[in-house]
Amino acid sequence: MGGVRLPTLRKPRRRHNFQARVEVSDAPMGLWDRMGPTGPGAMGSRRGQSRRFRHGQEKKAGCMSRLIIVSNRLPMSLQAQEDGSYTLHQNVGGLATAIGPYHRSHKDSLWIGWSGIDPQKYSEKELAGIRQAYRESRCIPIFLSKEELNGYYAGFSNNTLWPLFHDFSHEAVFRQEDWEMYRKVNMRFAQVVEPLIRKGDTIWIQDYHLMLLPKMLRERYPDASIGWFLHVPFPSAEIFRSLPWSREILEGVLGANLIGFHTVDFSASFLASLHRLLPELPVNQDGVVEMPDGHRAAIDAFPIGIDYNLYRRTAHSSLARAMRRGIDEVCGKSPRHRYRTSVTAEGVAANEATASDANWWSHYMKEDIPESTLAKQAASSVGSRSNKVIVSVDRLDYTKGLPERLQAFGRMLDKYPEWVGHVTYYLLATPSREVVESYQRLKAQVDQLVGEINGRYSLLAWTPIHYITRSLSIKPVCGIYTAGDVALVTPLRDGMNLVAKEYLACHDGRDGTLVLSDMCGAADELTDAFIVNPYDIDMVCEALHNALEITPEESKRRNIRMQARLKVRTAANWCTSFLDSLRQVSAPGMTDRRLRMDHHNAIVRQWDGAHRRLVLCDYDGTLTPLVRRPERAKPTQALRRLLTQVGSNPDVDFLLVSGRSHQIMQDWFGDLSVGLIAEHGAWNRNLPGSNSDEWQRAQGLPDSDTWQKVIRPIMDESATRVPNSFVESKSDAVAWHYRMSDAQVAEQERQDLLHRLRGVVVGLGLMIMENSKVVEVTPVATSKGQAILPFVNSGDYDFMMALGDDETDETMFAVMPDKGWTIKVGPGQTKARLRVNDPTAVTLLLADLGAGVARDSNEPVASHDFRDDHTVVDEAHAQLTDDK
Ligand SMILES: O=P(O)(O)OC[C@H]1O[C@H](O[C@H]2O[C@H](CO)[C@@H](O)[C@H](O)[C@H]2O)[C@H](O)[C@@H](O)[C@@H]1O
Repeated sequence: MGGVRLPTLRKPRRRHNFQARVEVSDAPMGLWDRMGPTGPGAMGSRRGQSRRFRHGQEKKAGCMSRLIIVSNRLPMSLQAQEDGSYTLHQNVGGLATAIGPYHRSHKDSLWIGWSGIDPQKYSEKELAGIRQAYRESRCIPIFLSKEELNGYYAGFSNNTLWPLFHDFSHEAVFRQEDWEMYRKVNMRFAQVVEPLIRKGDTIWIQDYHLMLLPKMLRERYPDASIGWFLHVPFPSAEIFRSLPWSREILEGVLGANLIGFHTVDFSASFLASLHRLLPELPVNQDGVVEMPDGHRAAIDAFPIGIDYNLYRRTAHSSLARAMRRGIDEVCGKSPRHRYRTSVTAEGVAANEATASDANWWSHYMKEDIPESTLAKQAASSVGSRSNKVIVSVDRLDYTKGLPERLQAFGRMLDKYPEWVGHVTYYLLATPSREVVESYQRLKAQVDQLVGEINGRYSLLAWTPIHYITRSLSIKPVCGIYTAGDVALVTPLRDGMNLVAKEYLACHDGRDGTLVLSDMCGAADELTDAFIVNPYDIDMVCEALHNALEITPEESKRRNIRMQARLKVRTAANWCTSFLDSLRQVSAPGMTDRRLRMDHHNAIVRQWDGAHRRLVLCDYDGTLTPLVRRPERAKPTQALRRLLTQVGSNPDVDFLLVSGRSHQIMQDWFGDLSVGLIAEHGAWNRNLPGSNSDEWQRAQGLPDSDTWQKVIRPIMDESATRVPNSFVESKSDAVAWHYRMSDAQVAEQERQDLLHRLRGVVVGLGLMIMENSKVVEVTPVATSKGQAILPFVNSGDYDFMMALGDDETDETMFAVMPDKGWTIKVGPGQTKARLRVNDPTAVTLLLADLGAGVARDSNEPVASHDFRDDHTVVDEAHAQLTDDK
């Protein structure tokens, strides 16, 4: 990824001097203007200010909640250039890639983390310059000494927690000094974060390096909204409790309001550890821990995704394509042409050189090494078998299962010699933690295995394994992915494993076959891969052989649904889901019946297995956030695409069930393949079983002109009395809206209006409905529940789901059968089984279901990026604080 050049950040002739930059780069920082100095001593100087913020001086600023991200590493590193200047480069690690785009696009977010810089090498003045440089990207660097890094990072994080959490207890080192340093450095982080916190901020702490930080912040900010996410597995209670400081670690994490893992299994392991180690803590039926200080800690799974479009785009870059062509040629997949190919650290340069004899490959093998048995076997099948490429991309880490994988590959060549000469394995293994002895041992073992296999099976013009131990940038990596007929992703333990997802994203033609370990989070989602136990060498060997033999049709069939889901479950949507849930669990009453990942998975599973599906979905407040002016709640293009995708499948009946007028429903949704129920059931169009395209008015309704003559003047009176309130007329309803009015004035008038209306509605066959900042009069016979009843009772569906946010939607929940899913959006009493925070969660759920039916439609699924919609949600939150 390219660096962000800082024009003001020039390296002076003298050592490092950032003075000039500080002077000219004092750009306005918006919400973060008050960001202060960090590092030792910073807290003392900022503490007074932090207190002032807490005691009411916080900026109202639309009250948009600010986000403070805290992670071990910052998403950007400072790099010296040859010309003496410095640039800030985005890091390419999973975390920077996942949250970086969110951070960059949300000006109200701030990122705090270790800079990677040794403070001893710089003067105070220089460090101030570095801070300023980071400040431009809303980052606050923390400087750690060698001693701190040794104990906290290399020691406790990487030598204790890392192996333990990956079920490698035998590699784990338990040292009191490391633990103490870990605690001390977590405290250092707390001291940097604390002074920046203002009321209403959200703090999102990342990963196993900072497990004590949530509690440290909670002690000082009892009302803060704190989230913590673990990017690696959480081990079983049996393994976890072997850690001498396991209770302190659990208590540290429990300072958060939301504790997130990649999978439901990891959250279950965490809960099991809680029961075992802290049995005194009550966990309620919603899986929420009631903490003695009064805050609640919810536990849930949020499977991380990738930036799907980035990988898809990069796979088509010229560099990636050249890499692929080069690999194809080297592996004999392009027999008519020969490319001169060289792989460099930067990538690959491939030039079409000489057109070669199509039989070049077979001649070479037949004639030059006739006495080799292997060569004979290989040569005999040349021409009848097309050549294949296997790829894998990993950090050289003992959790990745490289030796086991190599053994499986070697066994396959042994057992199925027809592959000799016909399959080439591109093994990219980037060295990591090279100073740690276990990593050195692993490197030696992998080197040896590669050497043994290459030595044993190589032919003159064929080498079984191309072993690359350099760090390649994203373009050549995508070239390798696209060249791979099969990706071999077999970690012994992994939190998620993004390589599996990146590989599939690069194969948008739906070819490419994945052999995937069932010991990583990705296996929960990528269920159409060849799933293997990575310790079972025979199983991996067979899966690899089968994956190489797969027909294009079978490969495509397996990939369609996985690809579709990857497009929906992106890194951006992962961020939004986590933050949305954090907002939900931090609000009073919102944890009750919260829709967790296990519910989500059950809904998806039932949807995938169903033959006919019915979705009954309210509009305002459910699919789109409530806004001040009704006409501004128009659906976005992304939402219209989503409704089209879900609704156009022949096995899905999607009904929009709204209180909106049928004219508006026609304008906004008339061209989509969804059924429409308007004005709380008084009107409908395009319902299942109907053979007319016309709007239908419900039977037996009183004459609207007659009763509106009575009701409208009563409501108009209220609109006249209350500034900024207004009356909305529909064909069979009239509504008085007061969202934009002064709350007290509106409330008095509301009481008065209700009183006046009660006197007349009964005689006219009408009723009063109270809704979100609206009083509405409709015919008695109409309700959403009545309108959906024929479909709910039809017996036609083996999947039913109703979603809504207000009182009128409760009538739908009331008639839904027990086996149906009912989901309430937002706070308040409800008959629904489950609750989500806001429309974001609904759109994400529907997008996931839409991806599930992609298989049936056989059409590529449109990529869903709801970020625009989420911005609207943020704005709506800002507008509607305490306003619902
Ligand atoms: O059944 P729904 O689809 O939820 O529609 C219910 C009412 O929605 C509209 O009013 C509500 O949304 C407005 C826009 O966000 C907001 O300004 C208003 O305060 C809400 O009550 C619509 O104007 C009504 O006619 C619908 O009955």
